[in-house]
Amino acid sequence: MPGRRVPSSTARRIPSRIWPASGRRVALRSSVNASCQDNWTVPPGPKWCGRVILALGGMGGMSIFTPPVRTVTVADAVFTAVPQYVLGLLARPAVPVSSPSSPAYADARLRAAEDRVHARGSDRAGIAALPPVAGWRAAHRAVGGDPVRHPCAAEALLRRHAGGGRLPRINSAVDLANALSLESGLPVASMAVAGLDGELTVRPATGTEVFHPLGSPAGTVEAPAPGEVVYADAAGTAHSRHWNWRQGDTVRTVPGTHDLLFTVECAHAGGRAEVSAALAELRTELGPPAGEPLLLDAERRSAPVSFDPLDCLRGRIDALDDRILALLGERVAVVREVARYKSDESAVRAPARVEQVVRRVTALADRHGVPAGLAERLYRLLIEELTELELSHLR
Ligand SMILES: C=C(O[C@@H]1C=C(C(=O)O)C=C[C@H]1O)C(=O)O
Repeated sequence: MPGRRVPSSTARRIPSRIWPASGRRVALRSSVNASCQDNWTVPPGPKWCGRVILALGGMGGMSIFTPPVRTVTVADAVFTAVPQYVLGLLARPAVPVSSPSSPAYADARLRAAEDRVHARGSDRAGIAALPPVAGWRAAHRAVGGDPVRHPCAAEALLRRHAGGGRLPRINSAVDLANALSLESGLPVASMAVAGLDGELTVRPATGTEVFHPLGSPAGTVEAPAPGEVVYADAAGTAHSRHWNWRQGDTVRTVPGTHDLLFTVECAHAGGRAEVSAALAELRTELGPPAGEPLLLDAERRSAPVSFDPLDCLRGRIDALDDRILALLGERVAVVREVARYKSDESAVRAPARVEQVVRRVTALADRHGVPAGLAERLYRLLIEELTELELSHLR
């Protein structure tokens, strides 16, 4: 994304000591984070100033500087092995993560999800037969993995408490992700993006990656085996083992306020709608400024994900406009049909019908939080234009 600027919200997060208030725009390629190909806006000051910021930002897990856009990619090799794989992404800047899970909704939601699984009473075989879980078992085999030793995160979660137990409560974000995972049978994860160095790729490990197990003492490292699917960043840190079986410590979600990337994945055919539904649910629960969910699949293998609140909200506006325009197109088509049943101008103009439509929509507007005046003006303009369209059919 050449020419992209660091939004002011990011600038505000940087201590004024190294990021003075007024900025000067220069093109700078990160020497630390080779994958970060953006041009950044850096503040005035000595030439080394911007490099210090980028160098600090490049220290995985210790970042004071979270670049607002992360490119997420699924490697071709993953789709070659599992063509139906879908990786759903949801960016939510500045999530207030609390522990214990409070406000209690995440805990209550997790409890309800647990109760439903208990009521269903699935044993191991029943869990393995769930379409999402069966899909993951097949996917692991397709990439040379062992789904019995390293089940997908959802299967592991379902197994852990299927007998009637409760999952440990971690914090509001993780508990919410776990609740959604139990409900959907899909792996749902929360990643702290500050722990990522540059872009994130789901790909087979080369054998050179370093993985820090969750909750392990500092300095504990594991090396994923070559070919094992991992979430890896540009610096070669693996943030997962065996696809989504375990998450790494560097991106773990801890209490505080953090930019979080939520992932929901499926490996079974037809799972796309389930991934979308889970992401929509997450977006509702997390509230604004959660971004518009994004799906990576065999057709679209890479996408930038912004953690700038303004970008997130604009992404949502664009997605809403898509839906509004699609509905508007349907309405225009129906009005064209109506025109076929009218034979003169007064029938086309139908002033009584116009007033009826305007009255109805202004009353509805209120229910949807739309100012009545806005709805009235919009509809009068729309009807005026469509009436002209109808008249043109008549002529
Ligand atoms: C579609 C009709 O005709 C015209 C277009 C209208 C609309 O867009 O809602 C309403 C009244 C007419 O001006 C109709 O008669 O229903």
